[in-house]
Amino acid sequence: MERDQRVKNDNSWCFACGEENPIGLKLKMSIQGECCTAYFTPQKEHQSYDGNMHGGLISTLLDEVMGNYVYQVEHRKAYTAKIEIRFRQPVLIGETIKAEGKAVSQHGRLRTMEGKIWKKDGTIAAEATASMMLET
Ligand SMILES: CCCCCCCC(=O)SCCNC(=O)CCNC(=O)[C@H](O)C(C)(C)COP(=O)(O)OP(=O)(O)OC[C@H]1O[C@@H](n2cnc3c(N)ncnc32)[C@H](O)[C@@H]1OP(=O)(O)O
Repeated sequence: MERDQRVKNDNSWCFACGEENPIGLKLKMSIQGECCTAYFTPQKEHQSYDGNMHGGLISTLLDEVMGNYVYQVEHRKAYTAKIEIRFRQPVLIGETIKAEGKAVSQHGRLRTMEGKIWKKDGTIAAEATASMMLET
């Protein structure tokens, strides 16, 4: 697939992890064991219903740690082709959560990934599976 060359290397404006995006989440990623990990503490501007983090942003965190795993480990861009998320518990505004993404299997250019959002007490707030396609 042809990608627009003008934006090809502009990851610093990624909404989730870009350092230069003024309205981005500025997630800091690290590879810990077999996972890509990021911590996030939602603020009031990240809420849905009063006091709860927005589910779309929880999805963004999960998408990012899964995609970033491929980027950091394989040094290649992977595009989310499909993602399924189960929201198990609300994430509260002000509560620090841990997001983890890892690879489960691969078939050609397609990677099957798993993501989890952990609360401090060790319970899972949300989990995801995704199919991610490596760029040609
Ligand atoms: C460091 C920063 C990390 C950032 C992480 C964030 C990740 C993101 O959010 S990416 C943004 C959101 N995603 C996108 O914009 C992707 C939009 N979609 C696309 O670009 C394309 O559809 C794309 C790349 C997924 C696949 O296109 P393309 O590379 O042309 O592959 P395509 O020819 O459609 O399919 C190739 C094969 O894979 C299969 N395939 C495609 N999608 C799927 C899927 N979801 N599940 C199973 N198989 C699939 C096809 O059936 C095909 O198989 P076959 O060759 O046997 O017919």
